[in-house]
Amino acid sequence: MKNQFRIGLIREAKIPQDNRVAFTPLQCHWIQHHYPHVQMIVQPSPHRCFTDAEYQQAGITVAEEMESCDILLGIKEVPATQLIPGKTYLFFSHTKKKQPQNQRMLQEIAEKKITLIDYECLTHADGQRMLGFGFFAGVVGAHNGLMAYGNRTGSFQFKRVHQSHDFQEMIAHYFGVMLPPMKIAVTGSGRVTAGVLEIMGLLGIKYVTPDALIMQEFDYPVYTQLKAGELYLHKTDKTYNRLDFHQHPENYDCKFRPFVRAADILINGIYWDHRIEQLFSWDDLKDPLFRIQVIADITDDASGSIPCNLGDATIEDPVYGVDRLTRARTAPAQPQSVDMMCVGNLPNELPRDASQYFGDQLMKYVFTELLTPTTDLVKRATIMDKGQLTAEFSYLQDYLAGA
Ligand SMILES: NC(=O)c1ccc[n+]([C@@H]2O[C@H](COP(=O)([O-])OP(=O)(O)OC[C@H]3O[C@@H](n4cnc5c(N)ncnc54)[C@H](O)[C@@H]3O)[C@@H](O)[C@H]2O)c1
Repeated sequence: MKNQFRIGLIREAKIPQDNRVAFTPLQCHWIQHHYPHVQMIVQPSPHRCFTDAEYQQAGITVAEEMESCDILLGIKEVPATQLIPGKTYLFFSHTKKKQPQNQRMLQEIAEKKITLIDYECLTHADGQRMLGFGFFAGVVGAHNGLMAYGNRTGSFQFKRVHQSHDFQEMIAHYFGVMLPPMKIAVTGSGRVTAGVLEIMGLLGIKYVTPDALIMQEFDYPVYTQLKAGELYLHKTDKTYNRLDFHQHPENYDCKFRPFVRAADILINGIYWDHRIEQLFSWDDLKDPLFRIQVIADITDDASGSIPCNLGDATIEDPVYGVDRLTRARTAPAQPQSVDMMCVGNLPNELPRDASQYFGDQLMKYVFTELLTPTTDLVKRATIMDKGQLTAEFSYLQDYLAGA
């Protein structure tokens, strides 16, 4: 280990500018205190959810110059022109699936002999991702889904999340809210769903089994959780095997259909890819007994697990309607429509907490590995090493070459 190790928190420059950051002022302070040979340097930003002054008050250097840093931490892709030659960067590069919009950036990374470590590729031994913003996507998505239901039915009102300073302030507004009887189906089992369940708990919404949600009515609000094991069944042997499902989801049928006639709200947090059967079909939406009035599609793939996801709404205006018969986009709260809450950057509504959560995970699983000469964990997540694709990512060669 060298004497002074400098970590730079770069300004988010991709437009629109992201307001999240890898470490909060308090976390930076903690790092400098516990690792005296580490210095944190923060590039000034008018968009970050923590102000430059907050970092300065925590004793952290705020400086434009990032050249002296050993590693640079961002969140979103770095515009090609702003990449500093020879540096080591960590951010979500969105290049591992050969995303066309980031091809030029990867070429610039190669030309500038940069080392790129992608947060998304930092995984535990079983392949589970170490880092993500899913928890607060779940928190915000569940809140917004319930808010849409309250607005639609006129039965209760929620404040917008981004009007609160942080999570603590947001949940303070739950005090005194009287929720009507309603049945909520929550799907998934990862970070997003953990965030959704946090909101269910904070609002005192009671858990019931999947069967009870289908078979019974309640005079208080209830939810059930449908993990992949409750949602999918092998087409032939009618069982669920997690590993086999992950490898061959096309061999599984989806069992969600009874819930379209039972639930008032669907909060969707599953992992999905195009081989996995949709939760229901457009034909189900035409069913006169289709009961779901609001879908908070946190998974959020256009025409993905939810057929009537017609694309992203925005944080400013997060809900639109979809006519169940004509499939047309409508204003929210129309009798013939289902209301859709589909927003792709939900954690940005609660950026201070989302950043702290991210920094906690980064600290817990990755930080010390970044200070030592390359470890296996970091190697596996390194897409480019001093401008050369690593063996693990050599399949990106044609993409890098411009194909
Ligand atoms: N709308 C938003 O702002 C937002 C923000 C974050 C995440 N998301 C999306 O929400 C979804 C869930 O995210 P998460 O953070 O909960 O993910 P996660 O990685 O925490 O959990 C994913 C879950 O899916 C399972 N899984 C993993 N690989 C799988 C495979 N190949 N096939 C089937 N299941 C698999 C895992 O066992 C895990 O339980 C993702 O599609 C993600 O892109 C949306």
